[in-house]
Amino acid sequence: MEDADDAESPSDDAAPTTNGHANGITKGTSNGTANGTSNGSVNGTANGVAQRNGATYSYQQTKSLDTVPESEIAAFLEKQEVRIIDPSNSNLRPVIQFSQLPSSTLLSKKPFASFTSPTPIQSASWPFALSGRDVIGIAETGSGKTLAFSVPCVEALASSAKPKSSKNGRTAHARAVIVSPTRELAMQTHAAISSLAQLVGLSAVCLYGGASKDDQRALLRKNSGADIIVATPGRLKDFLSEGAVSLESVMFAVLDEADRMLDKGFEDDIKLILGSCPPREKRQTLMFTATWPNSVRVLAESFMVDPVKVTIGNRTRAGDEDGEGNGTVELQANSRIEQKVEVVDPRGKEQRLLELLREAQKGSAKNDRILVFCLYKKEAVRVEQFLDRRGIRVASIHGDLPQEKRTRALEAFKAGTTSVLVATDVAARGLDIPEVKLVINVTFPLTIEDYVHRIGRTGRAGKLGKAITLFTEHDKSHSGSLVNILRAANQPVPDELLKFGTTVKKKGHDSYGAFFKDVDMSKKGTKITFD
Ligand SMILES: Nc1ncnc2c1ncn2[C@@H]1O[C@H](COP(=O)(O)OP(=O)(O)OP(=O)(O)O)[C@@H](O)[C@H]1O
Repeated sequence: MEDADDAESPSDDAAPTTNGHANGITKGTSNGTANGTSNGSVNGTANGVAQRNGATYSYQQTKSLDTVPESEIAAFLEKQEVRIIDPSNSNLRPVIQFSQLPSSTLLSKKPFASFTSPTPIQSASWPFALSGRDVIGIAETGSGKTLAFSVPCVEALASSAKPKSSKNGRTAHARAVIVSPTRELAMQTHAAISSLAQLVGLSAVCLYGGASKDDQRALLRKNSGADIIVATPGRLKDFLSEGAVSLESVMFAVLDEADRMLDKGFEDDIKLILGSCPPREKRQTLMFTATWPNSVRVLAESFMVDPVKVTIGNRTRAGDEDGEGNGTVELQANSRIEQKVEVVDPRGKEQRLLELLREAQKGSAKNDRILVFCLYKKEAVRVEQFLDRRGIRVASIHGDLPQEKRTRALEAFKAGTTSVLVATDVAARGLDIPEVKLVINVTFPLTIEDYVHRIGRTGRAGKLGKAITLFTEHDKSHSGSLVNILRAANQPVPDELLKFGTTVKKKGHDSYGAFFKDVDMSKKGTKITFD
């Protein structure tokens, strides 16, 4: 069996005990002080002023937010299905409108001019993150999580005194680090945070595998070094070990796609990277994702201090309705995506794919963007060639391609030069490609979480989307978890799928990341076997 292909190679490149809740805000039992301060070793005083690693956070809930009637806040939390578990009982209100944010150097530059209001994850997590609190943010794909962590990150750096030089000889001392599982996602996040950072005169550098180290080293040495580093773990580790980067001054650390970063494939890298930052009491740590399997919860919290958990969507497990449960977050697909599952003969998959593409790109829809997911690199090559020979304008992105080709394929897809992109799971998480109308799964991914992320490449930022999954007998071990996802999103469950069974296998930390695969061209992949 061939290797699956999902993220960058590492070498390449407690839930709080809750005691009740009001209006979606569940209070914890820890001894926190009011108004955005946390307990533990973070120095907190009233009104969201906290000190961590020399940074002063001074989030003040604005008068305009103070005066919003409680009923309006409650209605917002209920409608948007916001749940906040805060061990410090801070009672910070969600920021429903941009105008309710405090004025600051960054926010006065109106970085959100093109948006009408914050998304629910931004509304609910900003007050805590801007107060210096550690935050776990869980919200559906395409719901604006990048800005949810980028704004507090840039704000934290902008409001703290910049060291005279963030460069010390040949070492760039970053003050914020954002870790991403794939190169393309790191680049995308870098572009997003750079535009915010520039507004306040900060710099951001992207470090990822498969590209020239010399060029990246030069960027680190340019100007005053890098305030913010966005990186894939392998390349960041390389720069750390050669002394080109130091994370000793980091005050803000983010794990984007946090469950992926904490699974077996990346766990050691993350321990090393966060271990190179100041201790957790002295830095602020944020973790964001759309999927939060139980298997990573305890590990995540070992890197954080009293994290506030903000969850969007009705993800309460039966028996956990009162917030007294164990912090379980149910897996949920974006509800604006129409999901269709076709049970097919494995031998007929490619032909069916072709029919689906021709159907979807009929008439005025001929240039509609369609993302086709395969599991294996060789499968992606084969499917691309199959479609190309049949006259489909297609490109591909997978771990066997040199980075420039990956980048070019993605750019061509974004620009509309090619309307079909065949991808492995390197493109499953985080990528924000405008107007992807349809996602087709030719081979089911290794985990149900990956399914949620794959289909989440469509239906972003409030838009509708569609996903079609070709399901075969080889995928039957996923039938139970897929049935649950479909039912939770009110999607039809075909009888042929039900025939494969509805049992869901319990996932441990080991099995979640067990299929992590190396996509570094210079390294040999490890064989995996499936049942
Ligand atoms: N307040 C907002 N109003 C409207 N659109 C927004 C807002 N904030 C962000 N967006 C847009 O929503 C899109 C999706 O955002 P983003 O990529 O951050 O999603 P995400 O939640 O990180 O998704 P994923 O789970 O797939 O990584 C982006 O194009 C972004 O510009």
